[in-house]
Amino acid sequence: MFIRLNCFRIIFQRYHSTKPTPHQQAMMARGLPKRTPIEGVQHVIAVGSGKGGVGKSSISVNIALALSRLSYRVGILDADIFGPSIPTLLNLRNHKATTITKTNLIEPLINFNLKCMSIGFLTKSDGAIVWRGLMVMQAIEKLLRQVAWSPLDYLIIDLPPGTGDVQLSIAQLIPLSGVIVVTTPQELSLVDVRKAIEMFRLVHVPIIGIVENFSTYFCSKCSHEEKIFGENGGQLLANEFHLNILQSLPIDIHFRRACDEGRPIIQENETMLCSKFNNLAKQIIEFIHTKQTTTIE
Ligand SMILES: Nc1ncnc2c1ncn2[C@@H]1O[C@H](COP(=O)(O)OP(=O)(O)OP(=O)(O)O)[C@@H](O)[C@H]1O
Repeated sequence: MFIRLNCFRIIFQRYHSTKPTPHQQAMMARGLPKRTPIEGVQHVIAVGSGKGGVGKSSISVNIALALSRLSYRVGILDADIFGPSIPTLLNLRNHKATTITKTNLIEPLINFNLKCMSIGFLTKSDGAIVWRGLMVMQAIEKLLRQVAWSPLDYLIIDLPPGTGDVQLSIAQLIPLSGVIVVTTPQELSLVDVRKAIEMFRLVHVPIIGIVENFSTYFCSKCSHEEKIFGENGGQLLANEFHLNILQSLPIDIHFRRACDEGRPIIQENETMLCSKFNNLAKQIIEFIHTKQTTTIE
């Protein structure tokens, strides 16, 4: 399995300098390992971006809660081994996953009605994790397969930044119903996010659409609007790859504060961000429904 993933990775890295030839594409198709679903989990949605710090984790948590508020059974997996944020965002910092089921699976922690798992719940302290690639892959496999996720309608996976081993492995190990790509309007972000979109396309992961975060800022004193990270970046990306912008989220001080305090902002009903996350959940459901209908026909 790891040899096949490695071959694929080398070919993908070459892709960044030159597009794959038909021969390389055929090799990649042959090299794809068979994806095995996670038992008892109906849909897996990844939230990714080539870029770090664009809001993937904060957005993942609120998508998960929005789906849960629609009465779906939802879990969230923090796939960021080196910088897990989900424990903080879900107010589970310093909590550990210590219960093992009769079938030898790790019980996920539960907060806000979400089943949650993160490497942060399995390691001893907040200290830095210094692991080589193979250990990271083993940890990812464990988080996917050895956690008592079942039964779930949706598992949201918060991907780490970049287009490396973890993203590729997840895309190759399990069938993903779709991925939400997060970017900021800034060119610096777009460069990395383009690579992520290309990677998802190469491994045949359906892209649900783009969320543009930090799209604008309104001064809390005078309501003056400033486009701090630039303008139309998300739309340019969407046009380039024929994707939809699902939502544009402003820089919001309450959102930032809520994240730090482990309070998902979606709980604050009647706010603009709350309705944006509710709409995002509906867009995900619609995407999956449309995909299923087209597959059946
Ligand atoms: N729309 C927003 N308004 C204000 N602050 C935000 C917004 N979105 C995210 N943040 C803040 O930006 C920071 C980065 O967000 P987050 O950790 O979710 O990004 P990330 O892409 O998951 O980062 P990493 O790549 O490091 O995992 C956090 O402090 C978060 O609270």
